[in-house]
Amino acid sequence: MLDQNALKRNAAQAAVDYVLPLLGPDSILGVGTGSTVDLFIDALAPHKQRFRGAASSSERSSARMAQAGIQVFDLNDIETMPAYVDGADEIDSGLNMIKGGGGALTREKIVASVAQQFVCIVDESKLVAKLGAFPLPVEVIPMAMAAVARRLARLGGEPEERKGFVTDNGCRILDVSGLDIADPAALEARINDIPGVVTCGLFAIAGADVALVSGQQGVRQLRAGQVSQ
Ligand SMILES: O=C[C@H](O)[C@H](O)[C@H](O)COP(=O)(O)O
Repeated sequence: MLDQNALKRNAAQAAVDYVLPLLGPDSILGVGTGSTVDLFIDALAPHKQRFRGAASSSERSSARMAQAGIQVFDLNDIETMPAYVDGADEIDSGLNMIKGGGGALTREKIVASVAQQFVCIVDESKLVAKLGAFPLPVEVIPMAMAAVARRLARLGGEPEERKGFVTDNGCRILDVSGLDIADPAALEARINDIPGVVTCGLFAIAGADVALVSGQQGVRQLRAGQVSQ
């Protein structure tokens, strides 16, 4: 019986196998944040001669890549990337996701938007029928915390400040429980429209293109609306 860390490691290795054929000597790869991505960076490092470098979604991943000898580029110097690889806190069969458990959601959404495809790597515990058991992270400009919290409560959520946490952008996080996420893209747009919200952790307007889901039987590849072994 594989434990969760072994499952994450298998997903990370599957992502390396998936992205390497997409990369050439001039390619920049988008890299996300989190414990699964840490394992992806470790598995990617031995292949660093096969591509030019990476764009990172957090100080944490940048530091890990620099230590592994993978060159990290400023996103402003990159026009496009063949792929962006990242984990998720929850993902559904439509490849809509909740992200931001590690607080990197905004930079993740930005870096992902520059890539041609989003490759999501998860262990099977993250695959859900409906999003929302995991509290939705919302990044907020500090002066707007109370105002945004009131608006989120009016949407049916129970926002709680992530105490003592400051994002890489100098902002704060509200973790919102109790939301009914019937239409992830509509709710994403609605929350992102609240003044003071930087972005919310729903990735549904632009979800993943492919998910590599690691389970006891191996790694399954999921595409939106279609499952294959
Ligand atoms: O802000 C963090 C990210 O959205 C992560 O991708 C997400 O929290 C999943 O992280 P992990 O791989 O550690 O479960």
